[in-house]
Amino acid sequence: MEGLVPVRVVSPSLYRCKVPVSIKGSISGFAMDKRIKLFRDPSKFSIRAQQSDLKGSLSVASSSVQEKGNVLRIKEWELEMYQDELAISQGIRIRRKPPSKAPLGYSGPFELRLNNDDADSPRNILEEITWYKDEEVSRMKKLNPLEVLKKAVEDAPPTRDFVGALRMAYQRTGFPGLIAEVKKASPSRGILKENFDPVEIAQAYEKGGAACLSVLTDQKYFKGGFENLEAIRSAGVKCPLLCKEFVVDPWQIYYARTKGADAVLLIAAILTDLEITYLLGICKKLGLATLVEVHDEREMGRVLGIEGIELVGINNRSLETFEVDISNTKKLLEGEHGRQIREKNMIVVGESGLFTPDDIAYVQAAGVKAVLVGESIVKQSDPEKGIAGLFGKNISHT
Ligand SMILES: O=C(O)c1ccccc1NCC(=O)[C@H](O)[C@H](O)COP(=O)(O)O
Repeated sequence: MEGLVPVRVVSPSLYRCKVPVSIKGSISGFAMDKRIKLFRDPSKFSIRAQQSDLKGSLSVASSSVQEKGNVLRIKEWELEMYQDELAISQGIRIRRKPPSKAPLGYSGPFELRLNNDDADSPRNILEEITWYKDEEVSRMKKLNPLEVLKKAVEDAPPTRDFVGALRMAYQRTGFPGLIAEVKKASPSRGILKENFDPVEIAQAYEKGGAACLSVLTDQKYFKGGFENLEAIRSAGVKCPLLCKEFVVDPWQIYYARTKGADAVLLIAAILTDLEITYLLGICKKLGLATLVEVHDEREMGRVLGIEGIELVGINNRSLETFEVDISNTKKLLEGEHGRQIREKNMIVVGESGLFTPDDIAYVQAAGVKAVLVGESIVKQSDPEKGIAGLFGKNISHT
């Protein structure tokens, strides 16, 4: 095996990086400690690998070198090895896979080894959800291949203007635009509503003056589903819809688009800057808005360094400890970060733990132009009235 070898890249997001490589097919062994350069080609991604890069523990079955499958293949799990290092350098504490599922022969950077205690248990709920998503997406991809989704997206109706709806609501009411959350349950609060009818709730929110809706699509932890998103859209609800998911793979964005989403959530605590940039590009291509969520100063700093973000959410809930503190919104909007947000004319969404008109006034004074609210309104027997109670005023169109 010599010279240039064509490669199909499964995750092209890291095309500019040096990536580890392993060889599949009839070639055995791993080049775990080898790094080879990945170059971008206008039509496809290819890899330039020299024989010298591939020596060491590798043995090559020469008879099968020409076989179709006998090319260098970069698989996602191999890229993740590099991704872990990137994540740690950006202060990301959430590991994307259990340590035992890390690439063979790879024990990870020092910080990762230091903390994993050799145990395959997630350190917190966000990590647990993230690991679960990884498996769930692999399963769902088999049932709905990306190529099929891409075709479906071509025929999908146009998306609605999520950001525009929030700006208009702010102008119309003088209050932060409301993203009302259709959520049956959550890991921190358990079941919020027993007789949960997503379409009925969505319609009530719309009547109550919500600018946009957030629909939980995670089944396991929130008792939501993509079928809820689809049903709300098909029922004729006009509010733009946010797909509230834990996105770890571009496939999820295509899937959300085919199910009627107008916007998707990206969580900075689980995604590197490069991934956010890459996923933002896909959203843009598909006409989707993106709500990029942060919880601390470091994540806010990272997100402000990424071009093209219009909507940034400040979650008052720590997704690691469940602690909720609405002063987090104020804290993150003070000083240099607040100045940059105003300069860039970004919309900040205050998320979680908002229950009263005083809470709304507090985050509005801190600088938010939108709020994302679930528990306090979904729990009401009449969610439409719940919205008026939350704002201390009827904000419906009538
Ligand atoms: O709500 C949880 O328990 C939770 C746990 C782990 C990850 C995410 C979680 N919630 C997502 C949210 O942040 C909220 O659904 C959203 O901001 C609305 O919050 P609230 O108004 O407090 O229901």
